[in-house]
Amino acid sequence: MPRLILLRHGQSQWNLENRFTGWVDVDLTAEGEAQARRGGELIAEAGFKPAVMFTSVLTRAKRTGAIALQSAGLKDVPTIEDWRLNERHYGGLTGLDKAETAKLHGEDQVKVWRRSYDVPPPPLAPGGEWDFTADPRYAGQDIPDTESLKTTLDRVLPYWNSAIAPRLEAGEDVLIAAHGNSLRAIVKHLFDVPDDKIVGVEIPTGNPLEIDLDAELKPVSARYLDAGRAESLPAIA
Ligand SMILES: O=C(O)[C@@H](CO)OP(=O)(O)O
Repeated sequence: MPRLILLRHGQSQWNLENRFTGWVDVDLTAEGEAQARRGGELIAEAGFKPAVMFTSVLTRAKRTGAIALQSAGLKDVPTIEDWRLNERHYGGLTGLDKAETAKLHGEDQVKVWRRSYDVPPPPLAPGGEWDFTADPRYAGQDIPDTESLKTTLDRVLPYWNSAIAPRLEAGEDVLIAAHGNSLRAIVKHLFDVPDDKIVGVEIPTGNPLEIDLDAELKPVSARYLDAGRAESLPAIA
């Protein structure tokens, strides 16, 4: 039975500063590094030995995965990076303070932008500080200027199907070190979460989420390895 572990990056500098981050390449805080190390210890305690780690092209996810593997005694596990595991693109909200944005637009509107399934934030204006079109990591790619969770899933799912699922179907265990919303997209797909219920799914930083899968890659059981920092999980059908 293949095992999958989803690991959201540890606390980032902008998690701490409460700013909309998306594709901005901020690093981990010292607390985030400690969360990643603790995540690795829990992975080792669970006896989890992934054949491969998938991660995004963003530093906070790559470093979290590397720190966790190192502290699990698994530093030789091969790593595959792809931008399709990036955090959802926060469009015109990128870089803004979340609390100030809520004062300006109202808590309800900000919750819709942050957690609804298919309402994207306003698009990012071209040419500004957070325009990623010239970033060599995205050369030749048709990159978005904003994303809802739905459009995030639209780019995560083909990557899941072509790169990740085949490894699990071959019976390998897999670690994915990524982001709150790229992982929510994978959880929505795996647990078949209805569009109006995904708003309630939160993934804590640095807390490995173990999902045991059957041969059809349907979840059989799931648990956060750090039970003290767990959030509720969707029901298993
Ligand atoms: O700012 C972001 O990119 C994300 C993740 O930290 O925030 P949110 O909690 O709004 O999805």
